[in-house]
Amino acid sequence: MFDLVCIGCGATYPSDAVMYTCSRCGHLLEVRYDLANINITRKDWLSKPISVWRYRELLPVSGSPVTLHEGGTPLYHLQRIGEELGVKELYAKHEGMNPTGSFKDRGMTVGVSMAMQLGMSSVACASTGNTSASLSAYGAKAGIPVVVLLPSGKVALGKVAQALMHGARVISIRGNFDRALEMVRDLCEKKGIYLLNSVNPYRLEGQKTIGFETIDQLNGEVPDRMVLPVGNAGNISAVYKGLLELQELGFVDRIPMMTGIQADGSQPVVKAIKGDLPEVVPDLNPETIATAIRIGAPVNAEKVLKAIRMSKGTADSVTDEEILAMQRDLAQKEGIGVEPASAASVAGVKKLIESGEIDRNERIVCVVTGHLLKDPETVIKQCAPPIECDATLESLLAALHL
Ligand SMILES: Cc1ncc(COP(=O)(O)O)c(C=O)c1O
Ligand SMILES: N[C@@H](CCOP(=O)(O)O)C(=O)O
Repeated sequence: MFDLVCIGCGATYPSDAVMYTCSRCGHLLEVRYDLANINITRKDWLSKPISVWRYRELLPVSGSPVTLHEGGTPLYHLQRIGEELGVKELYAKHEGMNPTGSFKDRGMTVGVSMAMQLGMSSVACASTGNTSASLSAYGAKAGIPVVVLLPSGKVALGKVAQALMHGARVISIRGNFDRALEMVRDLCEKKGIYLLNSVNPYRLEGQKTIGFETIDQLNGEVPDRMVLPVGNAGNISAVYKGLLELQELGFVDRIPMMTGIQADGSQPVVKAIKGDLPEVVPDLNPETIATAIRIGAPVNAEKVLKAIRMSKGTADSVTDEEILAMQRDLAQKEGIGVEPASAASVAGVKKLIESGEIDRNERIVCVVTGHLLKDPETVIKQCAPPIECDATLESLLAALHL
């Protein structure tokens, strides 16, 4: 049993309402369960395979889900990078290992399942790339049409390729992501299309399972800190919400310090946290190589400020150079291939350790959000080209200087 509850005024709406914001005050909604009457134990959960659907008692879907087998992503111990930084326990939860290569699949399995449950016949989103790739795949699986709006020229190649190949109607907007999101919200309202950006409270329910899996993979122990790259700010807010639910159920006794990392050229949340502002002031011209987090007006602004402040976490920004250096370090020192936005979380930890803001004794989990292959162009630009040689052993040995 659950309701949709306004995060601003607390107004309650029924679970079958197709809505994203409160009709009284305009704030976002969230899913609220009657946790006192949910009958589950961690032992029950642990007896099932690790995946988003291990946690279905805390998800809104009642029938068979639209699934591509999402979740169950690896939690890697970053031994070399951790040692270099002098941190004993540094982990990366590799969300790039989801079916379409990003954490969005956790949200879309739930969001598209709810679209079907609510009887919706088409779905849409605006996207910096990953949301569109994921929605296109899950829409295809569900057999419903998908419309995606992308900021022209600012979406990594792999993500556009995915949306096109999965058969979405792909529209390239001459404007940035924030404008595309405003447009898709209007489109969905006018045409009765189901909106699957992170204003959708059901989609975020799927994403909160990142936190559930992390606790399970740490054998029930709570990390001191969880570090996530922040763009539209849905993911960090979702993980925090899920962990609060675990606390209310008595499965954990504390909440990690939620830490958000943005790019220097696109850091409205960081400015609000550092400036102790009551709200996030939109950045009108966000810019970064990490196109996934090139977002100036995060729609989940209110939720992310609460998540960071209530958990006594923090936020900071990193330069594009720091992001790319950490992308290379993860690839070459740990064997973990991530896209630039994902490397921001670990780059942020490095910065905060070196500045003394993070204690080296903490157990830290970084969420690395998307796969290396999402943005092959940024990878190729950083690497020396392959060495071409004739098809003879002599030529090969010469090329290898052997
Ligand atoms: C790879 C990647 N990392 C991080 C983010 C940021 O997540 P959020 O918008 O939920 O803050 C996104 C998209 O927004 C993304 O695609
Ligand atoms: N990085 C995102 C931006 C959209 O965020 P959403 O969580 O509101 O869908 C993307 O991949 O498009």
